[in-house]
This record gives sequence, C-alpha cells and structure tokens, in this order.
Amino acid sequence: MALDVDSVVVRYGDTTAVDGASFALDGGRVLALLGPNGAGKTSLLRVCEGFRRPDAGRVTTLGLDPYAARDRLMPRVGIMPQGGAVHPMARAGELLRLFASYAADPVDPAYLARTLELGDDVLRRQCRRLSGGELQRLALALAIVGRPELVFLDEPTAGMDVEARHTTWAVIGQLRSAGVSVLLTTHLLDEAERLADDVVIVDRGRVVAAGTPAELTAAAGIDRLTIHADPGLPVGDIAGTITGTIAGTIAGCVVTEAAETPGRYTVDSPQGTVDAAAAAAVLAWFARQGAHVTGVHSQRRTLEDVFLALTSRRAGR
Ligand SMILES: Nc1ncnc2c1ncn2[C@@H]1O[C@H](COP(=O)(O)OP(=O)(O)OP(=O)(O)O)[C@@H](O)[C@H]1O
Repeated sequence: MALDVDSVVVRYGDTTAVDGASFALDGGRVLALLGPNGAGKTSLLRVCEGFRRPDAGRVTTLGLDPYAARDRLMPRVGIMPQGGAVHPMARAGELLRLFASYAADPVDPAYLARTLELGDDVLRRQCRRLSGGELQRLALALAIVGRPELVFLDEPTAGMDVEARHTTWAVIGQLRSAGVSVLLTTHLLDEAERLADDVVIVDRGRVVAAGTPAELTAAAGIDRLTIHADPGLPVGDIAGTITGTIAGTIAGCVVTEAAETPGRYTVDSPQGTVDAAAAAAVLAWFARQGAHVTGVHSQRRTLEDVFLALTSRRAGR
C-alpha cells in the first residue's frame, strides 16, 4: 500500500479542516481527491507529504510516518504543490537540472522538458516570467524528475489550456503504467473520471464517498431513460398495467412526465440502473398506448452528478 490515511484530523485554531478522514491508495494506482473549496484536500495532502503532523489519527506513506521520517521519504516522493510554488527568480531550466541533480537516478531533464512541451525559450526564462500553464508544467516536471514511487499533485491542471491538460493526462497515464502511485486533487470531475482508478470525495473535512468512478456512479442509481412522446399519457399507472414476468423488471421504476416539458417522460430506478428489460417493457407500454414516440435517450449519471448530490455545493444547503 502506498498510502494509508486513518482517522486523520487537522485543525487550524478553531477550524477543523480535516475531520476524521480515512482512505488508502494502493501501489500503482491513481487516486483523485475531490471536494469543494475548503473541503480539506490540501490539508490532507500536507499531512500525507509529512509537512504537518495530524492533530489526531495516523498517516503511513510508503510504509513510513511521513512527519517523523521526512528525510527518508523525500527522495521517494514527488510533490507538485498548488499553484506551482517555485522560486520566482530562478530560471526554469536551471531548476529542472538542479532537481535532477538531487536524484540518484533522474529522468533526463531534456527528455522530460520535451515530453511536457517546455521549449528552450521557456527553460531559459525566470519562473516569474512563465505563464500559469508553463509554471504548472514545470512544477510537474520538478515533481517527477527524480523517478518517485509516489506523486502528490495538487490541482495539476489548474490554469492549463486544453492541449497542456491532455499532455499532463498522458504523463499521469505513463506514471501509472510505470507503477508509480499518484494522489491528485482536482476540481475537474471529467479529469477524475478519466484518470482515476479510485475517487475519494471529501466535504467539510469528512470522506463522504469512496470507490472507483464506476462504483460511485452505479451506486447513485443511474442510467436514466428519457422518452419523448405525446403529452399526457397516463404513466402513473404503468406498473399496474404491466403483468406477467415482465412486471418484475420494472418494479420500482418511476415514470414521470416533466411538468415544464410536456411529452418528455423520464424513467428512473431508485434501486439501481434502468436495465434493458425494464426499458423494453416501458417502451412496449408506450406502443400499446398507440403513442407516437419521437425520441429515446439513455443517460449515464456522471461523477459530477454524484459529487453535486453529496457535497455542500448542492443548491439550498
Ligand atoms: N494555514 C491555515 N490556517 C488557517 N486555516 C486554514 C489554513 N489552511 C487551510 N485552512 C482552512 O482549512 C479549511 C480546509 O482548507 P484546505 O486548503 O485544506 O481545503 P481544500 O479542499 O484544499 O480547498 P481548495 O479546493 O480551495 O484548495 C478551509 O476552511 C481553510 O480556510
């Protein structure tokens, strides 16, 4: 196991930033820590990196207490802090070569710069003269040039354009293929869905959900079916009119017509997904009504739907 976070509490004065969070990162996997602003993600990273001792609970990073054994841990981990945090007067290329010189078996800095599309003009510039996206790519290069076993990336693609984001995703994919464990935070849920093997959602310092992206979206009861047909069909009675073996397949499905869009019917299953048999049964019912069906659309709920449902961003909270 690369990382084990057990009932961790982090306080700043009266503020409890992390309130008993537990999760684990297995070796060679990518874990995305998601949560609204102020949820406690950076505070969790800081205790995992050994910059801060938790106020309660325990963290084990690569088998070590990261605070007590920071000196032993540092050569084995890579850290990309939020916002890049590099010395403003240093030249990008010098920093990259310096970080490489600290490592026993570094990646060739020139190769890494090419991979991250940091051209010679960028490498010659002082960090204060880099764009936000260039700074982020440099910070990523600094984090991985020493071939770490475990990498912490705090919002790695914040401020990057689409192309740089794709380059970064490719690099994270390569790290994973090479067996490197990655813990990243992000506000981009499509990024988490695309990159992460495991997702942990935190809100107000607590873990509110954890699992693979597929588990999280499946557990939310998804795969909504939308049917467009004549308005005003008596859908409230569907379950009562479907008999025989097929009745069981739609038991629990709720079919509703959208008040704001007459003729748009949604089929939801509180127990789980609306499976193909249930969808077929509902469509057969529409056919029996002589309904003119103009569209059928099935939609998988995304991680974003799950996130919004679980966190304090939800409207009205
Ligand atoms: N050094 C500090 N002193 C006092 N309060 C702090 C400190 N660092 C963080 N906090 C507070 O702790 C809480 C958690 O902050 P943290 O930065 O860990 O959240 P986050 O999930 O990383 O947020 P973001 O997504 O905005 O980066 C917030 O309420 C924040 O204001």
